[in-house]
Amino acid sequence: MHIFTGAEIKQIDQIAQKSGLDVFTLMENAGRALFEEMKKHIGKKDRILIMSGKGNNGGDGIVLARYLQQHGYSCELVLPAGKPKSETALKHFTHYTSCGLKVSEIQGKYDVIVDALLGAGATPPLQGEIQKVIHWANEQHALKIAVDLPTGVSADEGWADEAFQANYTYCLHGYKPSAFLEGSTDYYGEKKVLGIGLPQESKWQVWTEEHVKRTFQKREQKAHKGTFGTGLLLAGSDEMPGSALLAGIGALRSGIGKLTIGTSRFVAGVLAGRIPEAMYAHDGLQKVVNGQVPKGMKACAIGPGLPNPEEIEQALKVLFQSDLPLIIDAGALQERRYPSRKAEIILTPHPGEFSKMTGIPVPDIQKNRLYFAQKYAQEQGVITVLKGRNTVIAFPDGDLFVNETGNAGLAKGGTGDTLTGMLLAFVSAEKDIKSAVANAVYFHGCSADHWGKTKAQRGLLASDVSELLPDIMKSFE
Ligand SMILES: NC(=O)C1=CN([C@@H]2O[C@H](COP(=O)(O)OP(=O)(O)OC[C@H]3O[C@@H](n4cnc5c(N)ncnc54)[C@H](O)[C@@H]3O)[C@@H](O)[C@H]2O)[C@H](O)CC1
Ligand SMILES: [K+]
Repeated sequence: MHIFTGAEIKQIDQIAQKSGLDVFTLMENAGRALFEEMKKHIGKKDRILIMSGKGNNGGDGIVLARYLQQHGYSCELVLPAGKPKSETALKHFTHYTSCGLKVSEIQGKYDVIVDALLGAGATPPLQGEIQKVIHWANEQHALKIAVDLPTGVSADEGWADEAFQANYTYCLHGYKPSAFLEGSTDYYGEKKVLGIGLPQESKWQVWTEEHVKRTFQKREQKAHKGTFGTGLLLAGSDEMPGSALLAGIGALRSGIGKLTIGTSRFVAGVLAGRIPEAMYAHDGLQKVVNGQVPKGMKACAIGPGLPNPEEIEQALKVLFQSDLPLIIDAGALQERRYPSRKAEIILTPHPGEFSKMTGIPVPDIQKNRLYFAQKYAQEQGVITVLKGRNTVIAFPDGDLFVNETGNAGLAKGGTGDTLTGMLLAFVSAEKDIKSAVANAVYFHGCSADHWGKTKAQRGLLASDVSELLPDIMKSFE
């Protein structure tokens, strides 16, 4: 499931045109695909309204109206902004009328309302007739279907004034970024991608169940505890001992072979009874500062529950020189430049931390989080896991995954620590770093979704996320 910006779609259309696949054909394909999909949700007795705009999104609506009427559905086409302006939509409109099909006026009640007013080429806020008709449509009790994206939503940014409140949005060829951004995602309703005959893929995609099934490795039966490597977790302080506990359990429940927790003597004392499976490096952070990185480690996570920025900075200087993949979280996330090194650096900020790291205000980040995560990942050469609803995982080579699992139950202190522990385990054990990171994020969200099936989201604890992991991972093994 790929994600394309409005500009990319335009470019793809131009390439298609040059290679002989004209927009008229793409529009025909779009209308037919919409018809095939819609048939699953409508009946012949339903009164269907199709609202078409003047651009190509409107053209898709015109083709859909033809298919519906020619197959015996009760469908009326309206053009609230007037006749098509786009050359291709106008051609399809001419074909529509030459088939003896009519244009109607909005009148009475409808069972189904289709929004083909504006698509990827429009810039909100809405104006004129379009604004009025969207306001009217939102007040109707009908099944609401948007073509490509809900009118009033921008393709690439997460904001909207008043937009079409869809039950379903059928995205053509691929998703647009706004399908995953606060301020617009809720207008989409349930979303689905429909193919229209274009071959292009994107470096941005949704990390789906299929990806996890394809990449999540079965635990080898001949494995021993050394097979998966030892993870070093530098976390927890006398004031925040719980962070080390949550991250440690997250790592162990995710299958880490051996875990060394570098923490204060006091925290190690508290944790020893709760996580007897781990080894402890007393004053581990200080030891790293002094150049004593425990030997034989496969990866290192640093940050949860660490309060002292100077000490962290010194420890990072030492760790950057090691060949360990590094997961940097919470207290260790600051504005800094990252060195180029062989092993990966994975940062796991929430929007507030990302704002601290970049100086970009949180609302701007949220409006455009795919873009900003990718920009940061590429400029700094680090894997950026920008957390929150629809976590974005951006890689230095431009690849980007959006994770859709998880719910508001995760909006609670400690769940980030759990994820850091999970990442430490997955990065230590899995061969491919991209799927290791994405699968950890996916399973973290799945735990919350599993909990939400039978229990109130608000009652979820970070420790529950870890506890549910074995059940979740079982279905992928
Ligand atoms: N490759 C594909 O995915 C294809 C998708 N198709 C469809 O085409 C649209 C994009 O079409 P485009 O003509 O570029 O733009 P729109 O239809 O979204 O709108 C242009 C139209 O809207 C007016 N307008 C712009 N902003 C506003 C506003 N704020 N208020 C009111 N009116 C506005 C503008 O003046 C123009 O008249 C894509 O989404 C798909 O649905 C193709 O069918 C095939 C290839
Ligand atoms: K639309």
